[in-house]
Amino acid sequence: MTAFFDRLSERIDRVDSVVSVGLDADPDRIPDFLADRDLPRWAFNRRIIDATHEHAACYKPNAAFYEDADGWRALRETVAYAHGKDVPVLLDAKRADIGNTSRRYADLLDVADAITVNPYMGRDSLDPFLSRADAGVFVLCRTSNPGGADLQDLELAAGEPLYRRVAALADLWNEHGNVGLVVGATAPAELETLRAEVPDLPFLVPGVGAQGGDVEAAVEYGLADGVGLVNSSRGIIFSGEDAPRDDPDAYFGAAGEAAKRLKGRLNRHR
Ligand SMILES: O=c1ccn([C@@H]2O[C@H](COP(=O)(O)O)[C@@H](O)[C@H]2O)c(=O)[nH]1
Repeated sequence: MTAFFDRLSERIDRVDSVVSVGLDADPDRIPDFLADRDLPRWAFNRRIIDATHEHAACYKPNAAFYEDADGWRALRETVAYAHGKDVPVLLDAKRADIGNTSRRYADLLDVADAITVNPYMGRDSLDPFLSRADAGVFVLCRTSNPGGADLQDLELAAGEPLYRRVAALADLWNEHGNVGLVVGATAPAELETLRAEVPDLPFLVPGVGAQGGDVEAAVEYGLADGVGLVNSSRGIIFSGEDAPRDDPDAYFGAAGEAAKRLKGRLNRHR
């Protein structure tokens, strides 16, 4: 099977886009006109995918919005539909545990093409993911949230911040060419440092849109040889909330426009 980053690279070229559309289908924000459907989150994602796939390099559902019985069904339908449109799916699950448990978590890669993982428990906790040579494994490195600095910026004895050590380790762990890093657009200086440190690792850069991150830095430093992803979730999928409540086409049309607009903004800096 073709390696994840080769598939992603082909997709980026085909749609001329590095946009990752975040499918954070928050049940509290699914519009009323879909509420009575079987699996409203799936009905919602299907319309979002219809509206955005021409601009999407990837879809990134966050597992937090699917961790219940109906949610997992909705997620599986969503992934199958995205694949039907030839768009890879990155599950933002931030997993890892002792090896025996991680082996089961890595089964998520039977569903999605790539996953985010938490490096805090070290190499053996990531092995079951890293050994899936066909799948993408994005290691949390310098996250976009305000508290990202609390631990990740801590300096080790040699004065090196922890996030840089994580990046160096992830580079070592990249034996199958399937590793990327998660680096937030809200940390542009760290993005620049990391790009110099690990020039070959593609980044998933969340935090543009609702979190107000730096779009230019996201593109300038997020891509390795043209490959990488810049994610927006709420800023795309809920952009139709100002549309008339009884007009589904306007609602989802707004999501399509938001994805297209982000693609245009990113492409100006590629
Ligand atoms: O550092 C990180 C890691 C993951 N995320 C996730 O990305 C999306 C961002 O959503 P927006 O609506 O575009 O803010 C969401 O799923 C986060 O959990 C992140 O933001 N930062």
